[in-house]
Amino acid sequence: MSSTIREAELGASASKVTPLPARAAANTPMPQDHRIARNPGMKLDLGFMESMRNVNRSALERRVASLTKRRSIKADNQAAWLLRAVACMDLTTLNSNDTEERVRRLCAKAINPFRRDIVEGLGIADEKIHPAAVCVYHPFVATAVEAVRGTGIHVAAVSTAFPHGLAPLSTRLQEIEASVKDGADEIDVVIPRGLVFGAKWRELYNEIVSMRAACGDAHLKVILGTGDLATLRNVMLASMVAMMAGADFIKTSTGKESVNATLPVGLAMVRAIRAYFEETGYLIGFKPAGGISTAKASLDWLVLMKEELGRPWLEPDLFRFGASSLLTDIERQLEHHLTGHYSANHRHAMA
Ligand SMILES: O=C[C@H](O)COP(=O)(O)O
Repeated sequence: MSSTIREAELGASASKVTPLPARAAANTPMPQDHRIARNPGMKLDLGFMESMRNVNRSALERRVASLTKRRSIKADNQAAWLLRAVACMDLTTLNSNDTEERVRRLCAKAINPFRRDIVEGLGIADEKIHPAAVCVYHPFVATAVEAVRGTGIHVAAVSTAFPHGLAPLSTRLQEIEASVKDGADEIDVVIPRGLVFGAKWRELYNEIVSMRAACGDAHLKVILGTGDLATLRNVMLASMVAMMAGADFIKTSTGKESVNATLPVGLAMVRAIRAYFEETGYLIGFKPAGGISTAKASLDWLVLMKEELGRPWLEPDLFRFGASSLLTDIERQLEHHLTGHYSANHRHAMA
């Protein structure tokens, strides 16, 4: 399988650039060809947020059901989409028993994600397909940076008292600065969910603005902890505050809530991304994370992104999976693809 086949299947190329409009008109089509200008954020606009308050859960659920039912990935193209899922992955270890050795093994897996026979069978030896980043706790940043040096793989750190964000702001900012100093070029921060419950939007906005400043050149992913937020309205409003405060990505979950990434909640967030683009002209990335562990689930998410936001959101600068075990299932399915032994379920799911 060649890159050409992959690109043809995924849709028009997103790699070449045209400048974004300074400010897009409402209902502007999402760009299909773009340069990622970093989101500078904007003033907290409570009036604009007010317009986002009405979220229709059943409409979102219907849309998700129709997208996943009528998915049009043909069997021959399954491998291409699965490789795209790998390229858009933050390969993660966030466990209480993480060690430097475990992080080195994770990095080795990121550098060589597939067994040699799979690489040769798919004809991708020259393509250097690997996860976009590894994602670790702060104490392991330096180890990960050393392990992936020269590979193009980013190092993301979950800083700010992950997973709950319940430490003084000064402590959380120091953790970001320490992660950046150790070489992390992506920082995944969590919001204190209580600020959402109390509708303390200004305080949440100010906190994220300080986090963005502490990141410097490192990209900022803001984790909302959507499973904790109780309503889709809260999810929409928190998404909007994070983007207004300068988030490069908004991310669903820590993987530690009782409910993690779900498609209807993800759809609400991508609609918020669309609304922010229409208001500002800036493109924000999206990272569903937590509980995404099957190849089939990864395809559902990719289809959602392509249908709702378009081709640029199949690129790692605008889309990531946060996942600890997804790569294992994708590898298994690619192996089955080569041997022609897809499980009946999987074949059905991908038909
Ligand atoms: O941010 C990433 C998540 O913590 C990963 O969650 P997972 O272990 O359920 O894949």
